[in-house]
Parts: sequence; structure tokens; C-alpha cells
Amino acid sequence: MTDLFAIRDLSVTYGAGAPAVERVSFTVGAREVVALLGANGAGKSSIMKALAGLVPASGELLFEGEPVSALSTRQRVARGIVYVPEGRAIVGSLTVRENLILGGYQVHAARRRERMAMVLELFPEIASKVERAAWRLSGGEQQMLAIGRGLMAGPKLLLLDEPSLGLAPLLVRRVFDRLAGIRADGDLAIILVEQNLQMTMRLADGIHFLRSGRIVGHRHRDDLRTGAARQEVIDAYLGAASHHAA
Ligand SMILES: Nc1ncnc2c1ncn2[C@@H]1O[C@H](COP(=O)(O)OP(=O)(O)OP(=O)(O)O)[C@@H](O)[C@H]1O
Repeated sequence: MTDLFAIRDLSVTYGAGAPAVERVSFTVGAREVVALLGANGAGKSSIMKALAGLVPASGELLFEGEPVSALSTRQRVARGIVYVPEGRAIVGSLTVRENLILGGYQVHAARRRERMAMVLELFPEIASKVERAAWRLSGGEQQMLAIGRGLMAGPKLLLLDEPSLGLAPLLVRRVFDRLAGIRADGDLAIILVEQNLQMTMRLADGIHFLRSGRIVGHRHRDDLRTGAARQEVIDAYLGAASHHAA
């Protein structure tokens, strides 16, 4: 698999304290789904924000073979690196349609219309509510809107930060079914931070385990078939015994 994104020695330090992310390296292939798993505070969101250009970071980031660390968030979006933040960050007072338009603000109007049609086809739950204020959507619909807004930019890589957060199990399943659909159809890679283990294991090709800002292990999807391997994942998830996965 060719590398779409190569992340080398990524570090994030807030203020004078210990680094929140320390020399993290991994790659994402075209159409690959890579998950980051670790306990609270392990540095998952900091990695995502650093990749999106939202927090200062050191290290080398090569996207389609070209360095992007010096680019602004906006320039990275234009290259195809699009972040869907934890907590959705949709604009509640704007309508569904207006939120989607915001996501495609860098895109030519004709392209934007095409993408809007694609997003609404993908998420029929919100298609029937395009003129409704976003705050009036259910949690699952808001998450679909957040993902849809990300897709409006025409990403090559979607950085998805906890899409299941605050959702009832049925809605989580629906959101992940849609993600699986996007994955099957499109030319899109995903870096996924997710607390829902079952869904992560369904969608991800590979999982990196994080602990105190470092990658301490990696598993490929095919390695997750045995009960023992799944137990390692669960241990890493709980922040315990992650050395098994190293
Ligand atoms: N803006 C910030 N300023 C200072 N420290 C921060 C900031 N954001 C995160 N941190 C610290 O960096 C470390 C990693 O946090 P981060 O949010 O990346 O972890 P996480 O794995 O995403 O956690 P969670 O699962 O709880 O969202 C933590 O110690 C956190 O307190």
C-alpha cells in the first residue's frame, strides 16, 4: 500500500510540561483506516490537532510525498486533510444546509453543489432536514452533519475524533455503517480516534496503541482475530498492560 501520509517523530508540547505527544511515527496508506487507541490523556486528540495544524508540533509530515508541517489548517484542508473534531463543533444556529456550505467554503460553487448532493444521499437522516437549525437535530444526526461537513471539503484523509461520543448504541452503529459505506465507495483514508472498541475493530485496518504520548504497539486487523489479541486491545484501551501489544 502506498503511503498517503507519513508522520515522523511528531511531538506536541503544551507550555513547560512534559510532551503530550512524543516522537510518534506512523503511516496511513491510500484508503486505509488507522485507529489510535489509548486511555484518557494519552495524546490522541493532540495528535489529531497537530495533523490538522491546530496546535504547534515538531516532526515531519509528508502528505502525498510533500511536506505539509509548515502549512496552515486552511492550506491542509485544501490539500485534502480534513479534521472532524470531537464534540462535532457544528454551528447550532445555522441550518443543516448552511453548515454543509461552511464545510465546502474553499470549494468551487459547482463542485460544492455536487458534494452537497453526495452528502445528502449518504445521510438521508439529515437530507430531510436541510432547512432545520442544526441544534434541533438528534445527537446522531449532528454527528452525521459533522462528518458530512468534513466530506464537503473533498478530503483525501479524514481525521475523525471520537465520532461515537455522546451517542446511543443504535446511533453509533448507524454512524459507523455510514462510515463503512463511505470507505467502501470512496477514495478516502481515515485516522480514527474512538472509544467504542467494537466499532473501531470493525472499521480499522490497523490500530496503534498510545500511552503517555508514545506509540507502544501496533496491531493489524488480521492480528485481531484471536481472543488473546482482542484482550491486548482491551488492555491498551483501559490503559493497562499495553506492553503486551509492543
Ligand atoms: N490545550 C492544552 N493545553 C495544555 N495541555 C493540554 C492541552 N490539550 C491537552 N493537554 C494535555 O495533553 C495531554 C494529552 O491530551 P489529549 O487531549 O491529546 O489526550 P487524549 O488521548 O485525546 O485524551 P481523551 O481520551 O481524554 O480525549 C494531557 O495530559 C492533557 O492534559
